[in-house]
Amino acid sequence: MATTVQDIMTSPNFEEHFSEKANGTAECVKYKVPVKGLVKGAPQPDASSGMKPLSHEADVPTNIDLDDFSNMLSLPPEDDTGCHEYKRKLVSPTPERFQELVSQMKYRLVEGQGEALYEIGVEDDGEVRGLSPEDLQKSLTTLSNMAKELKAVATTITERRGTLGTAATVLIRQLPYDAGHLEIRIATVGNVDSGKSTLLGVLTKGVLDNGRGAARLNVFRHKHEVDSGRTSSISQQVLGFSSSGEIVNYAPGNEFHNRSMGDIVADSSKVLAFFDLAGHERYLKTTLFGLTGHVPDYTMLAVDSNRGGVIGMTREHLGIALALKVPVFVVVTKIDICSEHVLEQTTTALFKLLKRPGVKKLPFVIRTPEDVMTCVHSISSGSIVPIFLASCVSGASMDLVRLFLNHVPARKEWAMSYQDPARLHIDDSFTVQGVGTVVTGTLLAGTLSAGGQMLLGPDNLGQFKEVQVKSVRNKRVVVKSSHAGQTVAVALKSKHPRDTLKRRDVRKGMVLVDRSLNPAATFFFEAEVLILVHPTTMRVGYTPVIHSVTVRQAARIENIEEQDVLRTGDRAKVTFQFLYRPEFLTVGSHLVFREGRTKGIGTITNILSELRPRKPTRSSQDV
Ligand SMILES: Nc1nc2c(ncn2[C@@H]2O[C@H](COP(=O)(O)OP(=O)(O)OP(=O)(O)O)[C@@H](O)[C@H]2O)c(=O)[nH]1
Repeated sequence: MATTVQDIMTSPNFEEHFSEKANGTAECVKYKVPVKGLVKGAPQPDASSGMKPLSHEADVPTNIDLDDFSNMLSLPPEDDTGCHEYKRKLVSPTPERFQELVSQMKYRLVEGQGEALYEIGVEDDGEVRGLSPEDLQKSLTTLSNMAKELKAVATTITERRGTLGTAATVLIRQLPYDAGHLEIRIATVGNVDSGKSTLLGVLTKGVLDNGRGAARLNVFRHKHEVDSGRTSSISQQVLGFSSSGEIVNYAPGNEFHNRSMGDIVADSSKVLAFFDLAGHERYLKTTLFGLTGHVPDYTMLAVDSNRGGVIGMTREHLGIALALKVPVFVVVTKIDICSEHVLEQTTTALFKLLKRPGVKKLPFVIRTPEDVMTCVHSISSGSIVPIFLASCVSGASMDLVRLFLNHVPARKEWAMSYQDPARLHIDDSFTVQGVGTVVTGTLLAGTLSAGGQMLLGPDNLGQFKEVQVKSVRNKRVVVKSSHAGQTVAVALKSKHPRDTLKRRDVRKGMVLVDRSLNPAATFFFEAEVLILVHPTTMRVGYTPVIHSVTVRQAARIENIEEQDVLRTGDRAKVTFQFLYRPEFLTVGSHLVFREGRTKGIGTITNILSELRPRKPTRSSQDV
């Protein structure tokens, strides 16, 4: 059953706050658990004497300036593109009008890759007017009938009060199998011990944490990670939602906690794929690779509320996500053990960082389901950063995080590239017994089908090889085809029977592309770069490691246009030469380089298609 605003707001457990003396010293804010769907192992809040309920508003430290967000409470005007549609009312349309409405819904579903949000009772300019109960009911019935025509389901998710009555937000989602599923990839970043793995454990297993690392055990991949409690590799977790918006991983009162990834995906209309990236500086290269190579749709930044500031790798991770133009949302964790004063310091530092001139984001603290829906409408623009004040132990705000994940929209550009030639960027390769060579990666354009003939490369000489796609799997489920925006595992064989394809023929950074793309590799490319930090000056000859999608290789600066040196804050058009082998690049791709304290970002502007390295022109060094 779908959750409405009233359900949540009238829940006896919803965000009641209690204050108590912690360890006889600091004043603590303790949150009761909104326990929906969080059953097994959920510690019950301690309602010992001396606790007194606070209002829901106390969720946010009182000194946080919310003026900036007041205008966010009305909806932004309707956009002709995208998957959000506003309708004043849908009462008894004529058959012709009904067919028009169905066509329009089809368009919105295509834009949203199988899902759309309808705002009923809302004007095109975003004004929430609302409807009488009868008109709202009739409009919802019409909407439901429209959805049925398209083999989709309409579910009311929130209601808001307008000037003339009640307005409703309705999710239209296609059923699994007909349209495959919508996949949204989320990179999970944050400083070491900020609670990333725990957050994923709680979200995907439906079991609360005990504050001593119980929930993260579900997401660790290697034994040494379990032993040290520290993530070192990129592990993937999925959270599936059904067409009516229910979580597929688990259900309240049911023991679904150990459902396999394949089962979850097969039953889902929408799949959130999380990449848990390491927080420790030692693993920054892996984290960088996760952020560039896995092409996330969103970044979830975990910030430990107890640190009283934004510390360690948090800035670094946020900076990279913003440089790659990936929208960010923040989960401030561990508020169950955080004093009000420290929480205030942490959020203030976070706000300051997000509002800095170079960042210019609008932080928006999420306190209600309506706030979630407001953010869902605006998040794709990248200008707003939703912030959840949460706890994996008490469960505070976890329902709001789930609601947000359920409705967070797909990136528009994926749907727009379905018809383009297929292009898969390879991030890993395996030898699977009985299957042969399997590559994994993200499809950045087109549709990839089993049986298709493709080109794989470039090899060290910049050549591409003809291969055949034996099978395609998406999250361990065999599929006939997969489309842009999805992560897939593809079994390959060489097109020529005498030439076997070995795993050693494949490396990270290669691509699998449609033959019509006529791909070419290059040693040289031009990029517009911005130097974020460099301790001294950078000249021709400087050789950082370039990360662009799955390519990761040292490249030497060959030329800096109209400048001799680059310093912190400089922008310039730079020509790079890869050091070891030519790579396949695309114009418009983002790149990141980081070397010691040096950090730079950029966009590839020109591919010079040179297959031979040039001799270094000058042996100048970075001074
Ligand atoms: N009290 C409390 N403890 C939490 C919460 N979230 C996480 N923890 C604890 O914080 C510790 C660190 O959590 P992790 O999930 O391992 O942190 P991480 O960010 O994934 O760490 P790395 O993988 O090393 O980057 C564990 O002991 C968790 O039990 C929370 O909301 N409240």
